[in-house]
Amino acid sequence: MDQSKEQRILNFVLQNAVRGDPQSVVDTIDKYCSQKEWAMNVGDEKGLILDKILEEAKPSTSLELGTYCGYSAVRMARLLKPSARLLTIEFNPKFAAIAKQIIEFAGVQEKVKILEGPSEEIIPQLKKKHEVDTLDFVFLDHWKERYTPDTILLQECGLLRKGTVILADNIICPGAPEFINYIRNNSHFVCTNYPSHLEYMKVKDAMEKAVFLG
Ligand SMILES: Cn1ncc2cc([C@H](O)c3cccc(CNC(=O)c4cc(-c5ccc(F)cc5)cc(O)c4O)c3)ccc21
Ligand SMILES: [Mg+2]
Repeated sequence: MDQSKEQRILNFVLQNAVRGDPQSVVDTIDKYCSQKEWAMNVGDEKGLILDKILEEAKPSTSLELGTYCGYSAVRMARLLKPSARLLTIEFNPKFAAIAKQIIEFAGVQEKVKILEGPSEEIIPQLKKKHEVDTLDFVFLDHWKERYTPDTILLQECGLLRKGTVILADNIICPGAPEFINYIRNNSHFVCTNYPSHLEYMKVKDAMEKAVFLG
């Protein structure tokens, strides 16, 4: 059976990156996806914006929705303090299996926990089953139409606290218009837009930061 794109990305990492070096894993995936096959990683340009916002937030507990191959999980975990944790939710078992191997190869598996299943099922389990109190940082990068319902669900589950930073990918391409309309008109959030480009392309994209006011 011929390989999937995600398996080809994994193989390229295993053959070209340095085991235990998360920066080399990030750079190797960017090299493959810019030169060989496009893939929906946040990429190097938007990745630098993610890096800066994450470093400002200095989160102890972070959540990512949409693991995919684990690129942004490795990218974030490389900047987390030793005691900090990243939970990342992936519903596609094939993606989760690839991400697990990439996260382990990068050597950040102690900081990252992949939760397999759909966000709407996993989010209500975070407090009791995954011992989360509140979240310091949330990265939205799953189905764009789920950004709004899952932001509401996070709030309903008491997972947001005053100052929680939510960062959403793909505000322009593919776009998340209902999320933008919701979050910018919600007085409980302060929003900032970060213009950028679609990963590995010249196409315009942006990320949106929304800080919860409590
Ligand atoms: C419910 N739930 N819970 C967990 C969970 C996890 C997933 C998967 O990780 C998954 C699978 C497929 C698609 C996505 C969303 N991502 C995108 O659709 C995207 C597209 C493009 C783009 C841009 C231009 C194009 F021409 C084509 C694709 C660029 C980007 O950066 C993207 O993030 C996420 C899905 C639902 C989930
Ligand atoms: Mg994305």
